Amino acid sequence: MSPIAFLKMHGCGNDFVVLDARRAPLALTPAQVRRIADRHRGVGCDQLVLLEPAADADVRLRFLNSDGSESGACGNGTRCAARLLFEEGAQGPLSIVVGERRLVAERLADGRIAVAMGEPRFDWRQIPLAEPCDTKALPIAVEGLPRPVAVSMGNPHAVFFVRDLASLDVPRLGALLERHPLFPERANIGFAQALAPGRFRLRVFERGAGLTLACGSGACAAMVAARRLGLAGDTAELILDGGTLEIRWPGNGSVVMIGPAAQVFSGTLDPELLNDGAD
Ligand SMILES: N[C@H](CCC[C@H](N)C(=O)O)C(=O)O
Repeated sequence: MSPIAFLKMHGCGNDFVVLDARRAPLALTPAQVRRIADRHRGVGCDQLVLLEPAADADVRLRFLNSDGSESGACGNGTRCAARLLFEEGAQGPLSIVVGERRLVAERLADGRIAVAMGEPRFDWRQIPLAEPCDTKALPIAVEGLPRPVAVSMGNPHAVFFVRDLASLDVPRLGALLERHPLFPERANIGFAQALAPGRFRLRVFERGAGLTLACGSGACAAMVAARRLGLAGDTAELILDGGTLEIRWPGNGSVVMIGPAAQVFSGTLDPELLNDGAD
């Protein structure tokens, strides 16, 4: 196998190895994904972003978590891929296919990227959950935390609204909850604290990647959950460890996520890295 070119990019510190498979297909095993994502023996990233050809769109995207699992959404990764196409000369709006969803991306005058992430889903089957539930208050009781809200943005999220985020051991709680039996496909676990009307602090323990510096679909899920609880209006600022995302949702239609996307460096993956060996 010849060396494979990649780009290293991030959105608010959520970092990606971006691989362009638009001209030649790229099939990676979960073990190869884990090796590329490994921060000591590989390049290191939270997720891989694969660009693939799309018959009736500008690009199809696939997202592979650092544990090798695949996700149906990645907001920060979508902004990075959109920035790549804009840098190649594409004019907006870009049509981007992710799984069954068709997203739309634009570059704003201030350089941020806006992505219409599609409609949030609330039915327990669409999250998905293992049993019928009120998705505004899941039957999960953990260490005095209020019941979480479940939202799908194409990937499953459970959002806890807490009074003092700084006091929570997010890595420990997230690891507990990611694999809760109520989540047959696991879940991304968000912890949000209202700071002021329309401003929330958010930390997300991501499915298949752990605590990341930012989670775009998690920011969408948290804003939508807040609005469902009457804690937010049509726009909110989500302040994550790695930066701030602006989320807009008028209560129906697509959720719009606005934020930065940065390119860090380019390189090539040595074929040796992809040799199927021990993890
Ligand atoms: N861990 C997520 C995928 C990446 C989401 C996150 N990086 C984002 O920006 O939305 C999942 O398995 O659903």
